[in-house]
Amino acid sequence: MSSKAESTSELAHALTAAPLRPSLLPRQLSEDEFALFARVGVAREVSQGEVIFRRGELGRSMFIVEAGQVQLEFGDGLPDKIIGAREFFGELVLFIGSHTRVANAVAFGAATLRIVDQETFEHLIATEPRLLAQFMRRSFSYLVASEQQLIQSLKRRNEDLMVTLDSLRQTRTQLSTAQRLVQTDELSGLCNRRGLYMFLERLGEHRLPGTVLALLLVDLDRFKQINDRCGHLVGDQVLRAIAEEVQNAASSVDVPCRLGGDEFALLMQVTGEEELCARATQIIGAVRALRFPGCKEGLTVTVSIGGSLCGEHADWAVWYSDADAALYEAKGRGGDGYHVAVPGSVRCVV
Ligand SMILES: Nc1nc2c(ncn2[C@@H]2O[C@H](COP(=O)(O)OP(=O)(O)OP(=O)(O)O)[C@@H](O)[C@H]2O)c(=O)[nH]1
Repeated sequence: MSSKAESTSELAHALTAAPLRPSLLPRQLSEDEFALFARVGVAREVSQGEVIFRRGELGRSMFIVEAGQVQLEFGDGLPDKIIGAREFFGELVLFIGSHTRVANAVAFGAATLRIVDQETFEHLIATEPRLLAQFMRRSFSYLVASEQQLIQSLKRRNEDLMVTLDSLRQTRTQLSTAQRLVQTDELSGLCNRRGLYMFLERLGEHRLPGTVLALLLVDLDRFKQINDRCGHLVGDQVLRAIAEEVQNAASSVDVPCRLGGDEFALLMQVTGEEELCARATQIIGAVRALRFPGCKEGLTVTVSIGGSLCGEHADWAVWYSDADAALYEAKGRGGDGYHVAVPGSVRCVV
């Protein structure tokens, strides 16, 4: 057997031999190993903050810390490591040849290093196989342990991220629930005044081509009497039933809302005055047909409706004022009917 082959088989044997003495720190060299590397390694003095190598650089040598400390900075949120006296770093390059550094190595105070390059290391394998095997086993155990630690810490980070993501999702759901609640009338489930105003702010996004905006204001007739005669609970039922009929008259792009008390509004996109009147007629007919068994004396309800076609260049205040004026007309005629205002004038349609 050649001397190289002998040393290789000796190395292989030593690699499978008895475990390392547990008293040594994972990266700490035994006295024999340290003496060996100190003898063959090239000395280098570094001062505080001096960069020994950078992440991404191609590595060529392993380093042994003779005195002082070196900080390894892995970045990406991974914890830094401090390498102290009689410990080593940058060894992977000697085991796998061409290897890019995965950390920055920076002197943590003044330090003395010994540098062992590939050629020297191969020479040591041939001449000191037993010590080298011991060193390599130490390194491999350390690398495997680090790898497992890294996997654990990534798992933990992943779990933390999932928890954070979950709570963000929950917050988003809570926020949208809260937002929906603030915009919704509790009694009727329709949009409230705030919801309508928020819709008006984004009106442009919802406009259908070939339509005009129109507004119906729907107001219960003599609602105070209904409350007085049948009680507030029946009064609430009446409000819910009216809300349902206003909702039924709305298309998917329209906004039915309860503005407050017994006043409802339906902001619509219609083809013109004819459709506006048809919707008003639908609500009036449906409300007339409502029955409320909760009121023993029997109860029929009616509504008055004021409608307006909304001028594109006017705003909510003008649209509302036109529809309100029409509603006033409808009430003045005794209720249970509707009037429509076209921009600039109010006229009776029924
Ligand atoms: N049951 C019930 N009553 C309400 C609610 N909000 C407001 N009201 C009552 O609605 C009534 C509205 O009275 P008015 O504004 O005088 O209107 P009206 O009696 O319908 O008179 P006209 O509109 O002129 O026909 C008041 O008596 C309020 O107390 C509610 O949420 N539930």
